[in-house]
Amino acid sequence: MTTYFEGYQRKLRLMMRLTLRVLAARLHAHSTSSTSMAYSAKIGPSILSSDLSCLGSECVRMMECGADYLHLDVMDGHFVPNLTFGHPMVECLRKSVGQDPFFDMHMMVSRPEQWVKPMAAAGANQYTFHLEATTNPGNLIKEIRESGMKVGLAIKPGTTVEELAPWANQIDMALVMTVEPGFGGQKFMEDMMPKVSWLRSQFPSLDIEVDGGVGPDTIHKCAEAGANMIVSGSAVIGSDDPRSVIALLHTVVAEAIQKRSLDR
Ligand SMILES: O=C(CO)[C@H](O)[C@H](O)COP(=O)(O)O
Ligand SMILES: [Fe+2]
Repeated sequence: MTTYFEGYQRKLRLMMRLTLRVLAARLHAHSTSSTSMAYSAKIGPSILSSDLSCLGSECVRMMECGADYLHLDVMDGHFVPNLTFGHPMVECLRKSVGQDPFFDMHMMVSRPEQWVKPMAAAGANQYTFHLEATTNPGNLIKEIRESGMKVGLAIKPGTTVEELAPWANQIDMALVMTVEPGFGGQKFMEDMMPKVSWLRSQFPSLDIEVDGGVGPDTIHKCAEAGANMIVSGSAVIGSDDPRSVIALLHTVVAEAIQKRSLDR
């Protein structure tokens, strides 16, 4: 016959086992969710705003000032109404700055398929094409990967984030443009931030980049929304103290990432 005391002990043991199980499940969920939040703050100056006659030394200067990567804007005068440079310049730049700096190619071109192999051969690390510029994003993603580069997918302000979503699990980085592509020094479009927030909520470990009008005055909005890769052209290059600007952008984004991980 079970005494009242034995019954009480059994119930207590059962409750303790249940509590331990719940705690273990929570710990597991926390550890897996922390690892899925693997992205970090990275600042990539856009060298479009620099003195293009000294591109090599400008790139070296940016890396010495704390840049995490370099954002190189390729424009073909067709997809956007401006013209910059192509793979021959990237090849020279790679020779000049060495293997270390990560080249994020922002391909504002009408036929992104055409430049995948030449850019890979020139030393590009990431190939970011515009969703609006291709009819077959899946094939292009495959070609970029086969060429040994990381894949970035960009959307112009008029393109919805739902159009990008089907590809998000196949890419390394999503670029939400915060100006109409084509020119540096334009005004930041704050109304693009819901796109960033939505992407962050749906794809917690994806690298999300913002590009256009980002600097000390606008970085808080980008960081709060969930962007972690920050392109900044005129605000960094045009500053007397680019090191401090890069450090500030980095700190704001890193703090937002940390806050988000604690809130989860
Ligand atoms: O892609 C771009 C323009 O199409 C540039 O990367 C961008 O404009 C950066 O310059 P800024 O920070 O001065 O706006
Ligand atoms: Fe860009």
